[in-house]
Amino acid sequence: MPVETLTQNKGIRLTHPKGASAEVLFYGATVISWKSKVDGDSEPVERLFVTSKAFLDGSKAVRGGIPVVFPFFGAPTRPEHSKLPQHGYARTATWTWDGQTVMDNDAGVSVKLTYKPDASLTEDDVELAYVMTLAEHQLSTNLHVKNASSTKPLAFQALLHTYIRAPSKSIHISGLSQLNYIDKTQSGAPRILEQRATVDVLKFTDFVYEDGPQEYKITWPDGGMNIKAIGFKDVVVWNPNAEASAKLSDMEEGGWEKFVCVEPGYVKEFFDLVPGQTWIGGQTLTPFKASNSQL
Ligand SMILES: O=P(O)(O)OC[C@H]1O[C@@H](O)[C@H](O)[C@@H](O)[C@@H]1O
Repeated sequence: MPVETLTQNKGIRLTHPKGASAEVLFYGATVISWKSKVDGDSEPVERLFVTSKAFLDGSKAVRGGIPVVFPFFGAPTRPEHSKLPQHGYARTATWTWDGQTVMDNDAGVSVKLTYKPDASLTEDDVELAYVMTLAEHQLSTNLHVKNASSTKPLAFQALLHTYIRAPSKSIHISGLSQLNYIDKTQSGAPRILEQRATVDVLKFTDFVYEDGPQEYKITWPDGGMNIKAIGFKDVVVWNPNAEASAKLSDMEEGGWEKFVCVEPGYVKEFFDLVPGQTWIGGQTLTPFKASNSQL
């Protein structure tokens, strides 16, 4: 079966005939695993990082995988969000799957989860859909935001908090040079011009890059990951290093050395979605071996 439910109906697992697989929890529509083969891998390799101390029982946002950040990024800044947790409600909401497989052919396997927040969370009339497509070599995750109101504009931010499994001490990210970024690690969060040709995370990094090219490449000694985004004009690079990891109760010892978060998002401003319209933001992840980085 290309799509089957996980034990205790916690989510679903997608499988591709060429060996790739992915798992998504209904809790937060959080992708918690994506395995694929690249260039002669004998077995599918895990491409995402989830800490061994992550809560996968729906009691806390998952520390790893791809949590969905919506309707705002970071701490709430607007009065209408003041009672909501950091990064909004989407990553801790229970999403629904209608049992349908949107696509199942040679190109890939695709499913859609949906979620509509109730009045206890928001006065907005918003409908969310999350479409996840597993191909032989790629994973795509697309967030659809519909303003279902016929009168009221919808203001939101959104981001895919993607934990890429990677040796963080030896990664380099390209696509960020000459962009302005907000350095959230410094008091006053200064806005700085990125002068480096490639960006590393050798120290605690929490940078919000503005208006990026929506194509980024992470490389490390024996491989890497291409990230292509749509709709998400900004991108966050986050790695807590030892310093900030110590404050994360659900981060395993040394976990920060096993991932880098490169998070396409619309976060610098709020997007104003007119009544009746739908906005889409998404990403496609393509891993590569070091010998084949031009994919
Ligand atoms: O601990 P959380 O809520 O999952 O957030 C992790 C990090 O997520 C990043 O996207 C933010 O830029 C950081 O500021 C934040 O610390």
